[in-house]
Amino acid sequence: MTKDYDLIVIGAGAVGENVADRAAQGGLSVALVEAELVGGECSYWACMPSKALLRAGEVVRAARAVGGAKEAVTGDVDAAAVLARRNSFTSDWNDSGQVDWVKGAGIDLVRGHAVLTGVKQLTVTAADGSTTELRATHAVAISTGSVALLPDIPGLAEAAPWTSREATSSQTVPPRLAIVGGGVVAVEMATAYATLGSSVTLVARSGLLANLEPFAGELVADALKELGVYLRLGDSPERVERGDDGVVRTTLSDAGTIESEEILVATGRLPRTGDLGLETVGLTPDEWLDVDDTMLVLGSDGAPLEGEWLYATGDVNHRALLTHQGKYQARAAGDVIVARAKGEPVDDAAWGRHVATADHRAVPQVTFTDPAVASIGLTAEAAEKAGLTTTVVDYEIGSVAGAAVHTDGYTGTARIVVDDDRQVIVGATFVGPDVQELLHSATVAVVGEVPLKRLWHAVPSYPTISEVWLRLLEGYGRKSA
Ligand SMILES: Cc1cc2nc3c(=O)[nH]c(=O)nc-3n(C[C@H](O)[C@H](O)[C@H](O)COP(=O)(O)OP(=O)(O)OC[C@H]3O[C@@H](n4cnc5c(N)ncnc54)[C@H](O)[C@@H]3O)c2cc1C
Ligand SMILES: NC(=O)c1ccc[n+]([C@@H]2O[C@H](COP(=O)([O-])OP(=O)(O)OC[C@H]3O[C@@H](n4cnc5c(N)ncnc54)[C@H](O)[C@@H]3O)[C@@H](O)[C@H]2O)c1
Repeated sequence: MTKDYDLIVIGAGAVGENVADRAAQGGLSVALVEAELVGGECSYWACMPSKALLRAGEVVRAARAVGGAKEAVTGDVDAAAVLARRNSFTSDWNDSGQVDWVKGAGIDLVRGHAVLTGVKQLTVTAADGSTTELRATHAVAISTGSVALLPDIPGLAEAAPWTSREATSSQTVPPRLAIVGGGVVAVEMATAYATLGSSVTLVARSGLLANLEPFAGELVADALKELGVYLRLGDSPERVERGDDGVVRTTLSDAGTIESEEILVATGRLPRTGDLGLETVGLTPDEWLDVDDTMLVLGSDGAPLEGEWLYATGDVNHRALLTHQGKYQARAAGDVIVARAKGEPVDDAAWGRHVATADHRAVPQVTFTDPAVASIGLTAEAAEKAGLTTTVVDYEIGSVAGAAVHTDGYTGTARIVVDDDRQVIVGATFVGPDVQELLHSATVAVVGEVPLKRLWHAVPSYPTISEVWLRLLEGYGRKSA
Protein backbone atom coordinates (compact mmCIF):
# COMPACT_ATOMS: atom_id res chain seq x y z
CA MET A 1 0.00 0.00 0.00
CA THR A 2 1.28 3.48 -0.83
CA LYS A 3 0.87 6.30 1.70
CA ASP A 4 0.31 9.82 0.37
CA TYR A 5 1.61 13.01 1.98
CA ASP A 6 1.72 16.61 0.76
CA LEU A 7 5.44 16.68 1.61
CA ILE A 8 8.00 13.96 2.28
CA VAL A 9 11.27 15.02 3.92
CA ILE A 10 14.21 12.62 3.70
CA GLY A 11 16.57 13.01 6.66
CA ALA A 12 15.57 14.11 10.16
CA GLY A 13 18.66 16.09 11.05
CA ALA A 14 18.19 19.58 12.42
CA VAL A 15 17.49 20.81 8.90
CA GLY A 16 14.98 18.16 7.81
CA GLU A 17 13.13 18.58 11.11
CA ASN A 18 12.72 22.29 10.41
CA VAL A 19 11.50 21.85 6.83
CA ALA A 20 8.92 19.37 8.11
CA ASP A 21 7.88 21.62 10.98
CA ARG A 22 7.36 24.73 8.86
CA ALA A 23 5.32 22.78 6.31
CA ALA A 24 3.22 21.12 9.03
CA GLN A 25 2.62 24.53 10.64
CA GLY A 26 1.47 25.73 7.23
CA GLY A 27 -1.18 23.00 7.17
CA LEU A 28 0.47 20.35 4.96
CA SER A 29 0.55 16.63 5.77
CA VAL A 30 4.20 15.68 6.23
CA ALA A 31 6.21 12.45 6.49
CA LEU A 32 9.76 12.66 7.85
CA VAL A 33 12.02 9.70 7.02
CA GLU A 34 15.10 8.89 9.11
CA ALA A 35 17.55 6.01 8.74
CA GLU A 36 19.49 6.58 11.98
CA LEU A 37 18.80 8.94 14.88
CA VAL A 38 16.18 11.69 14.73
CA GLY A 39 18.21 14.87 15.27
CA GLY A 40 21.00 13.82 12.92
CA GLU A 41 24.69 14.66 13.01
CA CYS A 42 24.48 17.94 14.94
CA SER A 43 22.77 16.44 17.99
CA TYR A 44 24.75 13.20 18.24
CA TRP A 45 28.10 13.44 16.42
CA ALA A 46 28.84 17.09 15.66
CA CYS A 47 27.85 20.46 17.15
CA MET A 48 26.49 19.47 20.55
CA PRO A 49 28.91 16.74 21.66
CA SER A 50 31.91 18.65 20.30
CA LYS A 51 30.96 21.81 22.15
CA ALA A 52 30.30 19.79 25.31
CA LEU A 53 33.82 18.34 25.01
CA LEU A 54 35.29 21.84 24.68
CA ARG A 55 33.39 23.78 27.31
CA ALA A 56 35.02 22.59 30.56
CA GLY A 57 38.52 23.41 29.35
CA GLU A 58 37.37 26.84 28.21
CA VAL A 59 35.90 27.60 31.64
CA VAL A 60 38.99 26.43 33.52
CA ARG A 61 41.32 28.43 31.29
CA ALA A 62 39.05 31.47 31.64
CA ALA A 63 39.23 31.23 35.42
CA ARG A 64 43.01 30.81 35.30
CA ALA A 65 43.21 34.06 33.33
CA VAL A 66 41.61 36.18 36.05
CA GLY A 67 43.60 37.13 39.14
CA GLY A 68 41.64 36.16 42.24
CA ALA A 69 39.82 33.41 40.37
CA LYS A 70 42.93 31.54 39.30
CA GLU A 71 43.84 30.98 42.93
CA ALA A 72 40.60 29.01 43.26
CA VAL A 73 41.50 26.61 40.43
CA THR A 74 43.39 23.85 42.15
CA GLY A 75 43.09 20.97 39.69
CA ASP A 76 42.84 20.02 36.05
CA VAL A 77 39.83 19.30 33.88
CA ASP A 78 38.22 16.02 34.93
CA ALA A 79 38.14 14.06 31.65
CA ALA A 80 35.73 11.39 32.87
CA ALA A 81 33.27 14.06 34.04
CA VAL A 82 33.58 15.89 30.72
CA LEU A 83 32.80 12.70 28.79
CA ALA A 84 29.85 12.02 31.09
CA ARG A 85 28.48 15.55 30.58
CA ARG A 86 28.92 15.10 26.81
CA ASN A 87 26.98 11.82 27.06
CA SER A 88 24.11 13.65 28.71
CA PHE A 89 23.95 16.15 25.83
CA THR A 90 23.51 13.27 23.37
CA SER A 91 21.05 11.50 25.72
CA ASP A 92 23.43 8.55 25.40
CA TRP A 93 22.63 8.49 21.68
CA ASN A 94 18.94 7.89 22.35
CA ASP A 95 16.59 9.97 20.20
CA SER A 96 13.31 9.37 22.06
CA GLY A 97 13.09 13.03 23.10
CA GLN A 98 13.30 14.19 19.50
CA VAL A 99 10.86 11.50 18.37
CA ASP A 100 8.36 12.89 20.88
CA TRP A 101 8.92 16.37 19.46
CA VAL A 102 8.22 15.13 15.91
CA LYS A 103 4.97 13.50 17.02
CA GLY A 104 3.96 16.62 18.95
CA ALA A 105 4.55 18.73 15.84
CA GLY A 106 1.99 16.65 13.91
CA ILE A 107 4.60 15.07 11.63
CA ASP A 108 4.59 11.34 10.76
CA LEU A 109 7.99 9.76 11.40
CA VAL A 110 8.94 6.87 9.11
CA ARG A 111 12.04 5.04 10.29
CA GLY A 112 14.23 3.54 7.60
CA HIS A 113 16.40 4.28 4.59
CA ALA A 114 14.63 6.20 1.81
CA VAL A 115 15.33 5.73 -1.89
CA LEU A 116 13.64 7.72 -4.64
CA THR A 117 11.97 5.38 -7.15
CA GLY A 118 10.71 8.10 -9.49
CA VAL A 119 9.10 11.53 -9.47
CA LYS A 120 7.57 12.17 -5.99
CA GLN A 121 7.83 8.48 -5.12
CA LEU A 122 10.04 6.64 -2.73
CA THR A 123 10.55 3.39 -0.89
CA VAL A 124 11.63 3.27 2.73
CA THR A 125 13.38 0.14 3.96
CA ALA A 126 13.31 -0.32 7.74
CA ALA A 127 16.01 -2.01 9.80
CA ASP A 128 14.00 -5.27 9.79
CA GLY A 129 13.87 -5.24 5.98
CA SER A 130 10.20 -4.29 5.72
CA THR A 131 9.36 -1.60 3.16
CA THR A 132 6.94 1.29 2.97
CA GLU A 133 5.98 3.04 -0.27
CA LEU A 134 5.47 6.79 -0.01
CA ARG A 135 4.10 9.26 -2.54
CA ALA A 136 4.22 13.05 -2.32
CA THR A 137 1.36 15.13 -3.60
CA HIS A 138 3.39 18.34 -3.75
CA ALA A 139 7.05 18.01 -2.85
CA VAL A 140 9.99 15.97 -1.62
CA ALA A 141 12.79 17.62 0.35
CA ILE A 142 16.19 15.97 0.59
CA SER A 143 18.00 16.82 3.84
CA THR A 144 20.37 13.87 4.04
CA GLY A 145 23.45 15.81 5.14
CA SER A 146 27.06 14.89 4.59
CA VAL A 147 29.65 12.33 5.69
CA ALA A 148 33.34 12.63 6.47
CA LEU A 149 35.70 12.50 3.51
CA LEU A 150 38.54 9.96 3.79
CA PRO A 151 41.45 11.03 1.60
CA ASP A 152 43.12 8.43 -0.54
CA ILE A 153 46.18 7.89 1.65
CA PRO A 154 47.72 4.40 1.44
CA GLY A 155 46.79 2.32 4.50
CA LEU A 156 44.45 4.95 5.99
CA ALA A 157 41.14 3.10 5.59
CA GLU A 158 42.67 -0.17 6.87
CA ALA A 159 43.97 1.62 9.98
CA ALA A 160 40.35 2.17 11.16
CA PRO A 161 40.72 5.94 11.51
CA TRP A 162 38.45 8.12 13.58
CA THR A 163 36.17 10.52 11.76
CA SER A 164 34.25 13.29 13.51
CA ARG A 165 31.78 10.62 14.65
CA GLU A 166 34.30 8.71 16.74
CA ALA A 167 36.00 11.90 17.93
CA THR A 168 32.74 13.30 19.28
CA SER A 169 31.43 10.04 20.76
CA SER A 170 34.53 8.32 22.16
CA GLN A 171 34.16 7.07 25.74
CA THR A 172 37.91 7.19 26.32
CA VAL A 173 40.73 9.66 25.75
CA PRO A 174 43.54 8.15 23.67
CA PRO A 175 46.98 8.79 25.19
CA ARG A 176 48.18 9.98 21.77
CA LEU A 177 46.02 11.34 18.94
CA ALA A 178 47.12 12.25 15.42
CA ILE A 179 44.83 14.64 13.53
CA VAL A 180 44.89 15.13 9.76
CA GLY A 181 43.41 18.43 8.51
CA GLY A 182 43.59 22.10 9.38
CA GLY A 183 39.90 23.05 9.24
CA VAL A 184 37.28 23.56 11.90
CA VAL A 185 36.92 19.95 13.02
CA ALA A 186 40.69 19.53 13.31
CA VAL A 187 41.32 22.62 15.45
CA GLU A 188 38.27 22.12 17.68
CA MET A 189 39.10 18.47 18.34
CA ALA A 190 42.80 19.26 18.86
CA THR A 191 41.74 21.77 21.52
CA ALA A 192 39.34 19.32 23.14
CA TYR A 193 41.61 16.28 23.25
CA ALA A 194 44.74 18.18 24.28
CA THR A 195 42.70 19.57 27.19
CA LEU A 196 41.43 16.11 28.09
CA GLY A 197 44.99 14.81 28.33
CA SER A 198 45.91 13.42 24.89
CA SER A 199 49.25 14.17 23.35
CA VAL A 200 47.97 15.62 20.06
CA THR A 201 49.86 16.04 16.78
CA LEU A 202 48.03 17.93 14.04
CA VAL A 203 49.16 17.58 10.42
CA ALA A 204 47.86 20.11 7.90
CA ARG A 205 49.11 20.67 4.40
CA SER A 206 48.36 24.41 4.66
CA GLY A 207 47.93 26.75 7.60
CA LEU A 208 45.00 26.48 9.99
CA LEU A 209 41.50 27.73 9.14
CA ALA A 210 42.63 28.70 5.66
CA ASN A 211 39.23 30.07 4.59
CA LEU A 212 39.21 32.72 7.30
CA GLU A 213 41.28 35.88 7.85
CA PRO A 214 44.95 34.83 8.21
CA PHE A 215 45.26 36.14 11.77
CA ALA A 216 42.56 33.68 12.90
CA GLY A 217 44.62 30.61 12.02
CA GLU A 218 47.77 32.22 13.42
CA LEU A 219 46.22 33.01 16.82
CA VAL A 220 44.66 29.55 17.01
CA ALA A 221 48.02 27.97 16.13
CA ASP A 222 49.69 29.91 18.96
CA ALA A 223 47.02 28.75 21.38
CA LEU A 224 47.26 25.12 20.29
CA LYS A 225 51.02 25.19 20.78
CA GLU A 226 50.49 26.60 24.26
CA LEU A 227 48.17 23.69 24.97
CA GLY A 228 50.98 21.34 23.99
CA VAL A 229 49.71 20.37 20.52
CA TYR A 230 52.48 19.50 18.05
CA LEU A 231 51.73 21.32 14.80
CA ARG A 232 53.07 19.89 11.56
CA LEU A 233 51.92 22.57 9.10
CA GLY A 234 52.77 22.37 5.41
CA ASP A 235 53.08 18.62 5.75
CA SER A 236 50.82 15.70 4.89
CA PRO A 237 50.56 11.99 5.57
CA GLU A 238 51.99 9.69 2.89
CA ARG A 239 51.22 6.34 4.46
CA VAL A 240 49.35 5.09 7.50
CA GLU A 241 49.62 1.73 9.20
CA ARG A 242 48.11 0.29 12.36
CA GLY A 243 50.48 -2.31 13.77
CA ASP A 244 49.64 -5.52 15.62
CA ASP A 245 50.34 -3.57 18.81
CA GLY A 246 47.38 -1.32 17.93
CA VAL A 247 49.62 1.70 17.43
CA VAL A 248 49.01 3.83 14.32
CA ARG A 249 52.18 4.92 12.50
CA THR A 250 51.70 7.87 10.16
CA THR A 251 54.56 8.58 7.80
CA LEU A 252 54.75 12.22 6.72
CA SER A 253 55.91 13.54 3.37
CA ASP A 254 58.55 15.75 5.01
CA ALA A 255 59.99 12.64 6.68
CA GLY A 256 59.23 11.61 10.21
CA THR A 257 56.61 9.32 11.66
CA ILE A 258 53.89 10.03 14.18
CA GLU A 259 52.87 7.25 16.55
CA SER A 260 49.44 7.40 18.11
CA GLU A 261 46.70 5.22 19.52
CA GLU A 262 44.15 6.87 17.19
CA ILE A 263 44.19 8.98 14.04
CA LEU A 264 41.38 11.46 13.35
CA VAL A 265 40.70 12.37 9.74
CA ALA A 266 39.16 15.86 9.49
CA THR A 267 39.58 16.70 5.83
CA GLY A 268 36.12 17.87 4.84
CA ARG A 269 32.80 16.32 3.87
CA LEU A 270 31.10 14.40 1.06
CA PRO A 271 27.40 14.62 0.14
CA ARG A 272 25.17 11.86 1.45
CA THR A 273 23.53 11.24 -1.92
CA GLY A 274 25.04 7.93 -2.98
CA ASP A 275 22.19 5.58 -2.22
CA LEU A 276 19.23 7.84 -2.69
CA GLY A 277 17.94 6.77 -6.11
CA LEU A 278 18.84 10.14 -7.65
CA GLU A 279 19.44 8.47 -11.01
CA THR A 280 15.70 7.65 -11.21
CA VAL A 281 14.93 11.38 -11.48
CA GLY A 282 17.79 12.34 -13.81
CA LEU A 283 20.31 13.43 -11.15
CA THR A 284 23.78 12.09 -10.42
CA PRO A 285 24.44 10.09 -7.22
CA ASP A 286 27.33 11.06 -4.96
CA GLU A 287 27.20 14.70 -6.02
CA TRP A 288 26.17 17.76 -4.02
CA LEU A 289 22.67 18.93 -5.04
CA ASP A 290 22.59 22.32 -6.73
CA VAL A 291 19.62 24.46 -5.72
CA ASP A 292 18.14 27.85 -6.46
CA ASP A 293 17.54 30.35 -3.67
CA THR A 294 14.17 28.73 -2.78
CA MET A 295 16.06 25.41 -2.43
CA LEU A 296 14.54 23.84 -5.57
CA VAL A 297 16.97 21.26 -6.94
CA LEU A 298 18.42 22.20 -10.33
CA GLY A 299 18.99 19.63 -13.07
CA SER A 300 22.01 19.46 -15.37
CA ASP A 301 20.40 22.19 -17.52
CA GLY A 302 20.49 24.57 -14.55
CA ALA A 303 16.68 24.69 -14.29
CA PRO A 304 14.44 23.21 -11.57
CA LEU A 305 13.23 19.67 -12.28
CA GLU A 306 9.99 19.54 -14.24
CA GLY A 307 7.04 20.13 -11.92
CA GLU A 308 9.22 21.97 -9.36
CA TRP A 309 8.79 19.22 -6.78
CA LEU A 310 12.28 18.42 -5.46
CA TYR A 311 14.04 20.53 -2.81
CA ALA A 312 17.39 20.11 -1.03
CA THR A 313 18.30 21.81 2.24
CA GLY A 314 21.24 21.71 4.63
CA ASP A 315 24.68 20.22 4.10
CA VAL A 316 23.53 18.23 1.07
CA ASN A 317 23.27 21.38 -1.10
CA HIS A 318 26.78 22.51 -0.10
CA ARG A 319 25.82 26.19 0.29
CA ALA A 320 27.02 26.45 3.91
CA LEU A 321 27.80 23.39 6.01
CA LEU A 322 26.46 24.78 9.25
CA THR A 323 23.43 23.88 11.32
CA HIS A 324 22.12 27.42 11.73
CA GLN A 325 22.43 28.15 8.01
CA GLY A 326 20.73 24.85 7.10
CA LYS A 327 17.87 25.65 9.46
CA TYR A 328 17.58 29.08 7.84
CA GLN A 329 17.26 27.38 4.45
CA ALA A 330 14.71 25.03 6.01
CA ARG A 331 12.50 27.91 7.15
CA ALA A 332 12.52 29.36 3.62
CA ALA A 333 11.96 25.99 1.96
CA GLY A 334 9.21 24.83 4.35
CA ASP A 335 7.33 28.09 3.84
CA VAL A 336 7.74 28.19 0.05
CA ILE A 337 6.57 24.57 -0.25
CA VAL A 338 3.40 25.60 1.60
CA ALA A 339 2.97 28.71 -0.57
CA ARG A 340 3.38 26.77 -3.81
CA ALA A 341 1.07 23.96 -2.61
CA LYS A 342 -1.64 26.48 -1.73
CA GLY A 343 -1.12 28.63 -4.81
CA GLU A 344 -0.13 31.61 -2.66
CA PRO A 345 2.33 34.28 -3.83
CA VAL A 346 6.00 33.36 -3.64
CA ASP A 347 8.28 36.00 -2.14
CA ASP A 348 11.52 35.08 -3.90
CA ALA A 349 13.15 38.47 -4.42
CA ALA A 350 16.50 38.86 -2.63
CA TRP A 351 15.97 38.87 1.16
CA GLY A 352 12.33 37.76 0.70
CA ARG A 353 10.59 35.29 2.99
CA HIS A 354 11.06 32.35 0.64
CA VAL A 355 14.76 32.62 -0.18
CA ALA A 356 18.05 32.01 1.64
CA THR A 357 19.86 35.12 0.39
CA ALA A 358 22.24 35.27 3.37
CA ASP A 359 23.93 32.06 2.19
CA HIS A 360 25.75 34.06 -0.46
CA ARG A 361 27.57 36.72 1.54
CA ALA A 362 26.41 36.75 5.13
CA VAL A 363 27.18 33.37 6.70
CA PRO A 364 28.17 33.62 10.37
CA GLN A 365 30.40 30.95 11.88
CA VAL A 366 32.00 30.36 15.24
CA THR A 367 35.00 28.09 15.62
CA PHE A 368 34.95 27.06 19.27
CA THR A 369 38.67 27.02 19.85
CA ASP A 370 40.27 28.91 22.71
CA PRO A 371 40.50 31.74 21.64
CA ALA A 372 37.26 31.46 19.69
CA VAL A 373 37.02 32.65 16.11
CA ALA A 374 33.81 34.39 15.05
CA SER A 375 33.33 35.49 11.47
CA ILE A 376 30.65 36.77 9.12
CA GLY A 377 30.64 37.66 5.46
CA LEU A 378 33.65 38.27 3.27
CA THR A 379 37.29 38.16 4.28
CA ALA A 380 39.47 41.02 3.05
CA GLU A 381 40.83 38.74 0.32
CA ALA A 382 37.39 37.52 -0.76
CA ALA A 383 36.05 41.08 -0.90
CA GLU A 384 38.95 42.10 -3.12
CA LYS A 385 38.37 39.09 -5.37
CA ALA A 386 34.70 40.08 -5.59
CA GLY A 387 35.84 43.39 -7.06
CA LEU A 388 34.83 45.58 -4.12
CA THR A 389 36.77 48.70 -3.15
CA THR A 390 37.40 48.14 0.51
CA THR A 391 39.06 49.46 3.61
CA VAL A 392 40.20 46.96 6.22
CA VAL A 393 40.30 48.07 9.85
CA ASP A 394 42.00 45.96 12.54
CA TYR A 395 42.01 46.49 16.29
CA GLU A 396 43.60 44.62 19.19
CA ILE A 397 40.61 43.71 21.35
CA GLY A 398 42.72 43.58 24.53
CA SER A 399 43.02 47.37 24.40
CA VAL A 400 39.38 48.00 25.28
CA ALA A 401 38.51 48.34 28.95
CA GLY A 402 35.86 45.60 28.86
CA ALA A 403 38.37 43.05 27.53
CA ALA A 404 40.96 44.01 30.13
CA VAL A 405 38.41 43.40 32.90
CA HIS A 406 37.22 40.19 31.27
CA THR A 407 40.63 38.47 31.07
CA ASP A 408 44.09 39.42 32.37
CA GLY A 409 46.26 39.97 29.30
CA TYR A 410 43.32 39.49 26.88
CA THR A 411 44.75 38.57 23.47
CA GLY A 412 42.57 38.95 20.41
CA THR A 413 42.05 40.78 17.16
CA ALA A 414 39.01 42.28 15.45
CA ARG A 415 38.73 43.16 11.79
CA ILE A 416 36.01 44.77 9.71
CA VAL A 417 35.99 44.91 5.94
CA VAL A 418 34.14 47.99 4.69
CA ASP A 419 32.74 48.43 1.19
CA ASP A 420 33.88 52.00 0.55
CA ASP A 421 31.38 52.67 -2.21
CA ARG A 422 28.36 51.83 -0.08
CA GLN A 423 29.92 52.62 3.33
CA VAL A 424 28.69 49.35 4.79
CA ILE A 425 30.45 46.44 6.47
CA VAL A 426 30.70 43.34 4.26
CA GLY A 427 32.81 41.19 6.57
CA ALA A 428 33.90 40.99 10.19
CA THR A 429 36.14 38.64 12.16
CA PHE A 430 36.80 38.54 15.87
CA VAL A 431 39.34 36.27 17.54
CA GLY A 432 39.58 36.16 21.33
CA PRO A 433 37.99 34.74 24.47
CA ASP A 434 34.17 34.85 24.32
CA VAL A 435 34.00 36.74 21.01
CA GLN A 436 31.29 34.35 19.85
CA GLU A 437 28.80 36.52 21.72
CA LEU A 438 29.93 39.56 19.67
CA LEU A 439 29.18 37.89 16.38
CA HIS A 440 25.49 38.57 16.10
CA SER A 441 26.07 42.33 16.30
CA ALA A 442 28.24 42.00 13.19
CA THR A 443 25.68 39.74 11.52
CA VAL A 444 22.98 42.36 12.03
CA ALA A 445 25.27 45.07 10.60
CA VAL A 446 26.16 43.00 7.51
CA VAL A 447 22.69 41.64 6.75
CA GLY A 448 21.05 44.98 7.53
CA GLU A 449 23.67 46.80 5.44
CA VAL A 450 23.66 49.40 8.20
CA PRO A 451 25.45 52.54 6.94
CA LEU A 452 28.56 53.32 8.99
CA LYS A 453 27.30 56.81 9.71
CA ARG A 454 24.31 55.22 11.48
CA LEU A 455 26.48 52.64 13.28
CA TRP A 456 28.14 55.52 15.15
CA HIS A 457 24.82 55.84 16.95
CA ALA A 458 24.88 52.19 18.09
CA VAL A 459 26.70 52.87 21.35
CA PRO A 460 28.44 49.90 22.99
CA SER A 461 28.00 49.64 26.75
CA TYR A 462 30.98 50.42 28.95
CA PRO A 463 32.99 48.43 29.92
CA THR A 464 32.21 45.53 27.55
CA ILE A 465 34.23 43.84 24.83
CA SER A 466 31.69 45.30 22.38
CA GLU A 467 33.49 48.63 22.77
CA VAL A 468 35.77 47.28 20.08
CA TRP A 469 33.02 48.39 17.67
CA LEU A 470 33.72 52.01 18.53
CA ARG A 471 37.46 51.55 18.01
CA LEU A 472 36.84 49.91 14.63
CA LEU A 473 34.64 52.82 13.55
CA GLU A 474 37.27 55.30 14.75
CA GLY A 475 39.85 53.37 12.77
CA TYR A 476 37.77 53.82 9.62
CA GLY A 477 37.15 57.49 10.36
CA ARG A 478 33.94 59.48 10.60
CA LYS A 479 33.45 60.52 7.00
CA SER A 480 30.13 62.31 7.34
CA ALA A 481 27.90 63.74 10.03
C1 LIG B 1 32.48 17.62 14.41
C2 LIG B 1 31.51 18.61 13.82
C3 LIG B 1 31.14 19.71 14.58
C4 LIG B 1 30.25 20.63 14.05
N1 LIG B 1 29.93 21.71 14.80
C5 LIG B 1 29.08 22.64 14.32
C6 LIG B 1 28.72 23.77 15.10
O1 LIG B 1 29.20 23.95 16.20
N2 LIG B 1 27.83 24.64 14.59
C7 LIG B 1 27.28 24.47 13.36
O2 LIG B 1 26.48 25.30 12.93
N3 LIG B 1 27.60 23.40 12.58
C8 LIG B 1 28.48 22.48 13.05
N4 LIG B 1 28.79 21.39 12.29
C9 LIG B 1 28.10 21.20 11.01
C10 LIG B 1 26.71 20.58 11.26
O3 LIG B 1 26.85 19.39 12.00
C11 LIG B 1 26.01 20.28 9.94
O4 LIG B 1 26.00 21.44 9.15
C12 LIG B 1 24.57 19.83 10.21
O5 LIG B 1 24.54 18.68 11.01
C13 LIG B 1 23.85 19.56 8.88
O6 LIG B 1 22.53 19.20 9.15
P1 LIG B 1 21.67 18.40 8.09
O7 LIG B 1 20.32 18.26 8.73
O8 LIG B 1 21.81 19.00 6.77
O9 LIG B 1 22.37 16.97 8.01
P2 LIG B 1 22.55 15.82 9.11
O10 LIG B 1 22.58 16.36 10.48
O11 LIG B 1 23.70 15.02 8.63
O12 LIG B 1 21.21 14.98 8.99
C14 LIG B 1 20.93 14.20 7.88
C15 LIG B 1 20.06 13.04 8.32
O13 LIG B 1 19.60 12.35 7.17
C16 LIG B 1 19.61 10.97 7.45
N5 LIG B 1 19.66 10.26 6.16
C17 LIG B 1 20.65 10.31 5.24
N6 LIG B 1 20.32 9.59 4.16
C18 LIG B 1 19.09 9.08 4.40
C19 LIG B 1 18.19 8.27 3.65
N7 LIG B 1 18.49 7.86 2.42
N8 LIG B 1 17.01 7.92 4.21
C20 LIG B 1 16.68 8.35 5.45
N9 LIG B 1 17.47 9.13 6.20
C21 LIG B 1 18.66 9.50 5.67
C22 LIG B 1 20.83 10.78 8.32
O14 LIG B 1 20.74 9.58 9.06
C23 LIG B 1 20.81 12.03 9.18
O15 LIG B 1 20.12 11.84 10.39
C24 LIG B 1 29.69 20.45 12.76
C25 LIG B 1 30.06 19.34 12.00
C26 LIG B 1 30.96 18.42 12.52
C27 LIG B 1 31.34 17.23 11.69
N1 LIG C 1 32.02 25.27 14.88
C1 LIG C 1 31.51 25.01 13.69
O1 LIG C 1 30.72 25.76 13.15
C2 LIG C 1 31.92 23.75 13.00
C3 LIG C 1 32.69 22.81 13.65
C4 LIG C 1 33.09 21.68 12.95
C5 LIG C 1 32.68 21.51 11.64
N2 LIG C 1 31.92 22.43 11.05
C6 LIG C 1 31.52 22.26 9.64
O2 LIG C 1 31.83 20.98 9.21
C7 LIG C 1 32.46 21.03 7.94
C8 LIG C 1 33.56 20.02 7.89
O3 LIG C 1 34.67 20.41 8.69
P1 LIG C 1 36.12 19.90 8.35
O4 LIG C 1 37.04 20.50 9.33
O5 LIG C 1 36.11 18.43 8.17
O6 LIG C 1 36.36 20.49 6.90
P2 LIG C 1 37.05 21.84 6.40
O7 LIG C 1 36.65 21.97 4.99
O8 LIG C 1 36.78 22.96 7.34
O9 LIG C 1 38.62 21.56 6.50
C9 LIG C 1 39.20 20.53 5.78
C10 LIG C 1 40.71 20.55 6.00
O10 LIG C 1 41.26 19.37 5.49
C11 LIG C 1 42.36 19.67 4.64
N3 LIG C 1 42.44 18.60 3.64
C12 LIG C 1 41.53 18.33 2.68
N4 LIG C 1 41.92 17.26 1.97
C13 LIG C 1 43.10 16.84 2.52
C14 LIG C 1 44.01 15.78 2.24
N5 LIG C 1 43.80 14.94 1.24
N6 LIG C 1 45.10 15.66 3.01
C15 LIG C 1 45.33 16.51 4.04
N7 LIG C 1 44.51 17.53 4.34
C16 LIG C 1 43.42 17.69 3.59
C17 LIG C 1 42.04 21.04 4.09
O11 LIG C 1 43.21 21.68 3.66
C18 LIG C 1 41.42 21.70 5.31
O12 LIG C 1 42.39 22.19 6.18
C19 LIG C 1 32.95 22.44 7.74
O13 LIG C 1 32.56 22.89 6.48
C20 LIG C 1 32.33 23.25 8.83
O14 LIG C 1 31.48 24.24 8.32
C21 LIG C 1 31.53 23.56 11.69
